[in-house]
Amino acid sequence: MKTYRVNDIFYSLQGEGHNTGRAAVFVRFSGCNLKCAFCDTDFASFEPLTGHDIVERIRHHEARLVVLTGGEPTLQVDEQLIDALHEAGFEVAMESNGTLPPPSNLDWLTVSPKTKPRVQRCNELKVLFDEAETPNDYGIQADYYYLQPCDVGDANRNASITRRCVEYIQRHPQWRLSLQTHKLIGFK
Ligand SMILES: C[S@@+](CC[C@H](N)C(=O)[O-])C[C@H]1O[C@@H](n2cnc3c(N)ncnc32)[C@H](O)[C@@H]1O
Ligand SMILES: Nc1nc2[nH]cc(C(=O)O)c2c(=O)[nH]1
Ligand code: SF4
Ligand SMILES: [Mg+2]
Repeated sequence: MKTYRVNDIFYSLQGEGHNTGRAAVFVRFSGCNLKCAFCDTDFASFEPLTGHDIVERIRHHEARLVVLTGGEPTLQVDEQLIDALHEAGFEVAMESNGTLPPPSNLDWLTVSPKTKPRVQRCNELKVLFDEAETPNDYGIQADYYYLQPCDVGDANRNASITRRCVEYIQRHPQWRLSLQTHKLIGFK
């Protein structure tokens, strides 16, 4: 039986982007094909779980939104897993770096590119904003364009990055602000 390497499963609110504030179950897959210096996530450890195991672990939650993230979920998630989540009544969203083709049956795809992506279209593009660089949309078409201040782990620098991000959006209003609201409220 096929297993997926699952780092973590938790119930929270979607903290970022267009679906901010919606109750959601997160399934974090282990492993990534990039090594971003700023990455705020430890996704190394894992438990091997079948698609059936994953559904059984999340189906008792009230929310019917599941966010597949990582690590890089496109390294593992296939259409069969998404079919199983759909059969259990879930709307299926994915957070990806855009370097690999996503499964075709997702309900919502967020791409947060760090290097030239393969994906050309998504529901939301979420570019990390760091004061050192001008944000790059990599030519990706999206329904919504978000800038998210990069968390550098220092409150003063984070405040300065967020201020510059807001000023950038004021000058370039095609972008919207995405804050990591789960961090603001001390949630996962
Ligand atoms: C941990 S990544 C996993 C999904 C995928 N590998 C990706 O990078 O999009 C989930 C989200 O967190 C964002 N992220 C990672 N490190 C961050 C940081 N230090 N500050 C703000 N957002 C961060 C990513 O850009 C992405 O949108
Ligand atoms: N609450 C919450 N919302 C999130 N949205 C995207 C996340 C991620 O790490 O992919 C994330 C996360 O780690 N926590
Ligand atoms: S692509 Fe995503 S999970 Fe991978 S290292 Fe970068 S931010 Fe972290
Ligand atoms: Mg996160």
